[in-house]
Parts: sequence; C-alpha cells; structure tokens
Amino acid sequence: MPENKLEVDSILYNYGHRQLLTDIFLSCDTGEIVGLLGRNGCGKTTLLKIIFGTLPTPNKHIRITGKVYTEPYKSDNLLAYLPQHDFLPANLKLHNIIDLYHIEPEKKETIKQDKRIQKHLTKYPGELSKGELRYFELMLLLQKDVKFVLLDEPFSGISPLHVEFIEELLKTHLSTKGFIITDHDYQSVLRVSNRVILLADGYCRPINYMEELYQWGYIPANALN
Ligand SMILES: Nc1ncnc2c1ncn2[C@@H]1O[C@H](COP(=O)(O)OP(=O)(O)OP(=O)(O)O)[C@@H](O)[C@H]1O
Repeated sequence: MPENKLEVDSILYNYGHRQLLTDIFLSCDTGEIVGLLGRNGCGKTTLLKIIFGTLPTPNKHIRITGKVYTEPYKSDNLLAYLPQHDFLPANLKLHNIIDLYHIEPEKKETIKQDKRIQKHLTKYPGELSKGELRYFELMLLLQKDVKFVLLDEPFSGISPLHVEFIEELLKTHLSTKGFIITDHDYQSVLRVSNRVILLADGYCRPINYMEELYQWGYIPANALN
C-alpha cells in the first residue's frame, strides 16, 4: 500500500461554450512521478489548478488518502503547486526569500547549504538564469511537508544539465511525495516519469508506448525514429 494516494475524478470544465475537460480520471501515489502530456491549450494548466483547488468548478471529486477535499490548497501539508511562471518576489534576495519562507529552520538551512544555491544567495531572482531559478523555486517547494506536488512546466527553457539537476532533486523526495508533472519537453517527462498520461479531447488516456503518442497526434511520426 502506498503511503498516500491522490485520486481525481469526475472533473468537468467549460470555458464559455467549449468543454475543455470531460470526466477526467487521474491518480498518483507516494513514490510516483506521473507525466501529464498534451498539446498546447488542451487544458493541462487548467487541470492542475482545479486539482490544487484555486480554479473552482462545480464538477470535481478530489480524494487524498481516502478523504475528499474541495480546496486542497487551503489545508496544510497536502499539495504544493509550481506555476508555469516565476512566482518569487523580485525585490528580495534569495537568502531573504528563504528566511521568510514558511518552513522549519533546519529546512531553510538545507536550502542555503545546497551547492547549486549557495553561490546565489545574495542575488535577486532576476539575476539567476532560468534553469537556476527553476531549481531554486523547486528546492523551496520541495521542502514543504506536503504529500503531492503539481509541477507546471518545470523543464521549460531548461538545458539538459539543469533537467538532470531537477530530476535528481525530485528523486530525493520520492519516498515521501508523489508528483504530477506537465511539460512540453516530453522526452524529459518520459525519462523521469513512472507513468504517462495524455490529455486529449478532454480525456486522460494512459500511455504505455511512444507509438501511442503518435497515434493520438501528440508527436510527429519522425519523433519515433
Ligand atoms: N481565463 C480563461 N478564459 C477563457 N479561456 C481560457 C482561460 N484560461 C485558459 N483558457 C483557454 O483554455 C484552454 C486551456 O488552457 P490551459 O492553459 O489549461 O492549456 P494548457 O494545456 O496548459 O496549454 P499550454 O501547454 O499551451 O500551456 C486554452 O484554449 C485557453 O485559451
């Protein structure tokens, strides 16, 4: 039995007359990295926000280890969400951001001691490269004592080496957390994920073979070579 289980079902979502999400079913256990792929505009970010609870919809059913939640983000220690865009205050240096972050003092120390962060502590977020910033944002988020983490485009614009650093970071937290990751760098998503889901036409479909990504029109035929 996994330590915790996130189960999401019966999600329906419309923007105006467009039905974006149609009866979504998705699950994630502690120790799993679930990759969520899908074309631009298919509703991945919308789905993550609905799971987190910040985007309301009348139709959704979210259970975490058997208990139903309507706005999981309001409960301590359940979910963390990495949004697509930078979210750190631009006018604070990294060491000030760490000091103000709502985590235990020893976890703040862990972040400050990290070899990839240490050298940037006196910089502002705007002085970091995209990959360095994403690594720092993730490092903060992962120190939170939550059961599941939703990551919206953690690899976007990130070089292969930084993808590897991020992958390493996720793996160090797998014994206590589960992850749902969406990103257009599908090769990195395929590499880090234990399980892959394709969101297409409002449904989540399990993907077992690369060929299925082609069959569902997500990757071109030449990507299979
Ligand atoms: N506030 C809004 N009002 C109306 N339509 C919206 C709103 N937010 C998103 N949409 C539309 O909903 C669809 C899904 O958006 P969403 O951001 O969830 O897609 P996505 O799969 O994350 O896309 P991408 O991969 O490009 O980031 C898009 O067609 C978008 O234009």
